[in-house]
Amino acid sequence: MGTPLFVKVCGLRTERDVDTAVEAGADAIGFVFAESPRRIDAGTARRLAARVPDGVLTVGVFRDQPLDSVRALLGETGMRAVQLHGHEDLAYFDALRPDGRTLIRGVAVRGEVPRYGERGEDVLLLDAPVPGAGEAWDRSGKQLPAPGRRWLLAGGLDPHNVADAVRAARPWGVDVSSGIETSRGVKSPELITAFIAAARGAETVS
Ligand SMILES: O=C(O)c1ccccc1NCC(=O)[C@H](O)[C@H](O)COP(=O)(O)O
Repeated sequence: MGTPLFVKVCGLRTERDVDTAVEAGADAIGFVFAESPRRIDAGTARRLAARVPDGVLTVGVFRDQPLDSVRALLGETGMRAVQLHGHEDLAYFDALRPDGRTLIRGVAVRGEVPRYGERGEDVLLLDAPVPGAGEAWDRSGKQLPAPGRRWLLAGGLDPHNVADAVRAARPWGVDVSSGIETSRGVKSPELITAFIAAARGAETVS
């Protein structure tokens, strides 16, 4: 057996969905603070994050937002990780590093796949050109990160396609938002559970 697949579910907004994700075995839960139909306020995020046990990463998702407000929101809500999904540069990442949170760099793949570690990130998340749109990106002929690198595959994954995607791309982990929704921003407990089970199922195939 190899390293267990890391499974992150993103854009959760209700206690029911957080509890479902935890019970189903999610490794990380993303809370969106960027402009999005999934955006939640600090009070909601703090309340939801308080339900998440220590072993599960709570992730604040941002895109091109002022560093001071990102820092303040992370502190106020108690997030254990930060996912930066815009044009944040190395200095921006460096400024957050001393806070000790896991740093996730979300990249919209348009051409070449960026190399792991260019911003000193702990985890690289490779996503479709429009994050959270439920669209897959073309991985054919692309140089994906080397085995062993901590990178997440995202973009258009769902309970039906995640196992095949994992077997083909061999990521360290996966991330999903639209594929566990019944309509934009509305998660389905059944789809959350099915996605995590399907992703885990892919691990057993060598
Ligand atoms: O989800 C959003 O609306 C969003 C908005 C702005 C920046 C990032 C956002 N989501 C980040 C993600 O975690 C991924 O894009 C997502 O898991 C993959 O999305 P999907 O293709 O919908 O599964």
